Amino acid sequence: MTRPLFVAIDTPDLDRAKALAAKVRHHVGGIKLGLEFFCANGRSGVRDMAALDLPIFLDLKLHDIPNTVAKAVQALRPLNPAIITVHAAGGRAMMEDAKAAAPEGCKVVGVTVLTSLDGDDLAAIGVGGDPHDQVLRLADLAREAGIDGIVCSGQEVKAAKQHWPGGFFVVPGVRPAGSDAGDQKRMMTPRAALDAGASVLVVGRPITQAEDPDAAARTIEATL
Ligand SMILES: O=c1ccn([C@@H]2O[C@H](COP(=O)(O)O)[C@@H](O)[C@H]2O)c(=O)[nH]1
Repeated sequence: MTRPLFVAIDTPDLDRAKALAAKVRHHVGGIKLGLEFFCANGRSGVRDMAALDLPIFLDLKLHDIPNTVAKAVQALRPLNPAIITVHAAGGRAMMEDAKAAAPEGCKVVGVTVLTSLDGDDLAAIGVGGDPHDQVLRLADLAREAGIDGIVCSGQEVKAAKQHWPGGFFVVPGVRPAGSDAGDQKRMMTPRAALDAGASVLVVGRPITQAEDPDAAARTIEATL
């Protein structure tokens, strides 16, 4: 990835997505399309976005039995994504099968603990320990499964990278100082997350909801 900053284009509106991507394209290394965009626009929407000639990160966070996830990844192959996500909690076999089904050169990364969750949220779903321990546990499982890396917050990436020096680390929950957290609970600034070892920084609303998305992306890029 030449530029570490990926913009999360979370909107169901294809024209708005295209306009946002066109505005920020010179300051980002790629476009992240997630569930909101994909459920509204499907594969044809992804193809339209790919026409902008930036790497596409398909953040669909697949999580099902191994056969179903492998078939879903196979169905995404023609879109030639640069990165796709699966939930690491889906288990080793699921991650192995996702990697085997992914297109050549596509990085498969495992979501560990969503950046919108804190320790209390983990306890509420029956996961003991804090997010840090759970991220490292799932990072080990992802590495053993042979996928390329993980998604974690900036707060865990340094320790995760020490565990897995060759791993690829996607970090969302990235907020420039003073910007609105929204629903994110484990956050870091772009510069700090990069210094801690992030391979890719995912930034959505601080760019897409800004009055001037181009200026917002340029300002973040200048700190990297
Ligand atoms: O743990 C995770 C995994 C994925 N995401 C996704 O990243 C963006 C973040 O958007 P912001 O507007 O910058 O909060 C969004 O698409 C999430 O689905 C995440 O936030 N945390």
